[in-house]
Amino acid sequence: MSTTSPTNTENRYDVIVIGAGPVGETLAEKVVANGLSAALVEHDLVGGDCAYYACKPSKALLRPIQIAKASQYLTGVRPTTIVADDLLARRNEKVSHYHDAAQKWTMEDLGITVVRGHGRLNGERSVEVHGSDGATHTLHANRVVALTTGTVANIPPVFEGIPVWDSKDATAVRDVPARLVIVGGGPVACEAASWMSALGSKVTMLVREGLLLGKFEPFVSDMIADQLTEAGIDIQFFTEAAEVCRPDGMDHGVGEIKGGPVALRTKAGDTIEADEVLLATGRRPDLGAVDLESVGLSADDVLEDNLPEWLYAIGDAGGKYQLTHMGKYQARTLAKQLTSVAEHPEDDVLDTEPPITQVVFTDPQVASVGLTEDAARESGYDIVTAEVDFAAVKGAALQRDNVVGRAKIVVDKATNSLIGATLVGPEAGEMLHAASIAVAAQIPVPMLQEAVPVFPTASEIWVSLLEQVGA
Ligand SMILES: Cc1cc2nc3c(=O)[nH]c(=O)nc-3n(C[C@H](O)[C@H](O)[C@H](O)COP(=O)(O)OP(=O)(O)OC[C@H]3O[C@@H](n4cnc5c(N)ncnc54)[C@H](O)[C@@H]3O)c2cc1C
Ligand SMILES: NC(=O)c1ccc[n+]([C@@H]2O[C@H](COP(=O)([O-])OP(=O)(O)OC[C@H]3O[C@@H](n4cnc5c(N)ncnc54)[C@H](O)[C@@H]3O)[C@@H](O)[C@H]2O)c1
Repeated sequence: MSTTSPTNTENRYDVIVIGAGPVGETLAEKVVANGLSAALVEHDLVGGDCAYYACKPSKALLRPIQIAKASQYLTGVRPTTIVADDLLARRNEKVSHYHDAAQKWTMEDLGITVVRGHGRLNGERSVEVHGSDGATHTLHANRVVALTTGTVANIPPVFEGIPVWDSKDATAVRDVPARLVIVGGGPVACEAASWMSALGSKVTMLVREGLLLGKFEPFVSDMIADQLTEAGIDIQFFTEAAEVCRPDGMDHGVGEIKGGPVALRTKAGDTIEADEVLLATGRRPDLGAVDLESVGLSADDVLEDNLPEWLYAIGDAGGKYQLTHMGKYQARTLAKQLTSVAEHPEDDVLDTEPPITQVVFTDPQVASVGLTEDAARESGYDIVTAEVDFAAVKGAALQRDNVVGRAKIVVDKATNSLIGATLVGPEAGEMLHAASIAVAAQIPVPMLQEAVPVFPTASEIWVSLLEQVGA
């Protein structure tokens, strides 16, 4: 265990970061690059959930599935199929077989001190680390302590104490259950339904509300539900588990089936039997084990942004976003504050609010930036919207035979600039950044019309969208 660097016998660092996910790593990297010292404390794998149990493995699984699906909708190509063992091998390779040595070296090469162990606060600017070897060390921060501890899964009360899967198991799947019930209809549920079905599970989704991906424009739900249904997934809306029984449940390890069959009785009184259940019911900041109470604080103080000047919580732990790129943005912003020329830059607040960008890697992909129509109206904007089907635009229609896609923009009448966009389509994630730039820079519609999309690309959707809202 590396608790001290050779030049730092007092365990004193300018910045102490608890949690070595992408957000903690980015913060440590940026402050060290600007001349401060940083310790990065991690009790599991350096790289965080994102690298081993969330973004990276899920996208490693989904990309070949997307290519296989494209091959089924392109005449001139023989449809290709998924080979489950090869797909799992690809996932294993992309997560470095769940070893983090290379990632730890990368951090150390940058000049960051990586400290293996569980970190908790034990006073102002003070962090106690319980190492896996049983030793305890105290680290002292000259400037700030940052909590970048990520999230834990929400467990609905009816599943308390019953061993079932959460998203970690689904991304690390080793045993493919023949019958899988997924509870939830958000990004985890929709993405995991796609890869588990492709791996051979017969998937049933229990969705409490009437929509999939309910945080996006309402048209998204129908498009994704149609595609998941076509893949053989049974989606049951307005349903949730009222009773769960798994007599021989046992935790055999991450990604392994956790015992014998599970019987679920729904609120409507139906009984469903499955070989595994995946809870995709949201996640909450992992703040329970950092001992905020030791410095007179609680998790509510984090969520209400009521922290002393020496303590920050960013990334998923901060409760504002649960997206890697948004957390990394916060880390870059905080690093800039900490390394600016101001005498006490930590007195500044993280007050910049970029538009939120997100891509859900279903097929078609769902990409969004900024506000939906409903959210814009609720925020008091006077808006105009435009929508277009990919099939109606020559460049986009060439993506696949019978292409499935739709785009929508939300324009603020006062500034005549975009405040939101949603793109659903085969490669929509790669198309999003044009919309993100338009929203972030508040580019007026007439100026956007001067950026001429190439024929025949899917970006030609912009011509139609902007004509609809143009003066
Ligand atoms: C299945 C799934 C797929 C996702 N896909 C995407 C995607 O495609 N794109 C996207 O933008 N977002 C995605 N997300 C969300 C994304 O994973 C998170 O937003 C991201 O991981 C947040 O990064 P973080 O650094 O804040 O936390 P994490 O990546 O969760 O890292 C936190 C780290 O802190 C460590 N830690 C916690 N407590 C302590 C402690 N007390 N002491 C020491 N170490 C500690 C943990 O072990 C962990 O390594 C996905 C989430 C899930 C569940
Ligand atoms: N590609 C991506 O960007 C990506 C992929 C996966 C996850 N994520 C992020 O990770 C986080 C977690 O994702 P998620 O899909 O688990 O969360 P979510 O909050 O987006 O969705 C949770 C779903 O579970 C349902 N639910 C909640 N409690 C329930 C209960 N007690 N019983 C039945 N249903 C219940 C909700 O109605 C919703 O459908 C999100 O913030 C998400 O944006 C992002």
